Amino acid sequence: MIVLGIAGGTGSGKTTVTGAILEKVNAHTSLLEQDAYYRDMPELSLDERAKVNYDHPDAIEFSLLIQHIKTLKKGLPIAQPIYDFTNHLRKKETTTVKPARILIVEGILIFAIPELRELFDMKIFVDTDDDERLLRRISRDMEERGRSFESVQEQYRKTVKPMHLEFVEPSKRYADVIIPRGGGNNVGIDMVASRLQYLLTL
Ligand SMILES: Nc1ncnc2c1ncn2[C@@H]1O[C@H](COP(=O)(O)OP(=O)(O)O)[C@@H](O)[C@H]1O
Ligand SMILES: Nc1ccn([C@@H]2O[C@H](COP(=O)(O)O)[C@@H](O)[C@H]2O)c(=O)n1
Repeated sequence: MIVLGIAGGTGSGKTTVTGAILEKVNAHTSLLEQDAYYRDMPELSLDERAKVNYDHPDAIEFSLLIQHIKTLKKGLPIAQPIYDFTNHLRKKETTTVKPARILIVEGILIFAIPELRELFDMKIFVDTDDDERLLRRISRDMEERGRSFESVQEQYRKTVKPMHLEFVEPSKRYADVIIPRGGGNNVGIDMVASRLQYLLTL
């Protein structure tokens, strides 16, 4: 199994790049999203959950993500959690992810965790300007994650930006390939897809 890590700041285009690679690679591929592994905090009220720092590594159950990658590498399926961003909670249901020739793992902090980092055969960092990422995030969070403009603004200032500078941006140094701009970068996406096709022939 080839394990590909795709990191980058929030709104950088990780999901879009992942989709573009999946379309180009002619092989069965599985996907694990770091976003699915946010810790469940049902003991907190909705207001308290809305104030949690979701951009610090402690907010994510990385031990479970690491365990799931290792299980898939052994050829066994895993039950990936499903996260509800509107209520900041895990759902009761899970998604079964089966092993495949290629495993893509996507998330803002996946290169910031040494034990996780060493599981990747190829590391891609999607590098998009901060202003563009913020504009995308405002639209995405208001349209898809049930957020108000004021809440996105406050969260960005209090936690998203400082954690990006402390954890996400420095993790770029561990990437093998940096894809500027994200989804629209067809040359970068083609190069990654070609490399994957080549690795599949070995
Ligand atoms: N190249 C692009 N141009 C315009 N909008 C984009 C582009 N890439 C992504 N988006 C939009 O920006 C938002 C965030 O993109 P996404 O791929 O989900 O980023 P990430 O997974 O890094 O948070 C989505 O609504 C997506 O449709
Ligand atoms: N309850 C939550 C959990 C996470 N977030 C934000 O999600 C961002 C990461 O997701 P991307 O798809 O943008 O990579 C991260 O920056 C968290 O702030 C949230 O808002 N609420």
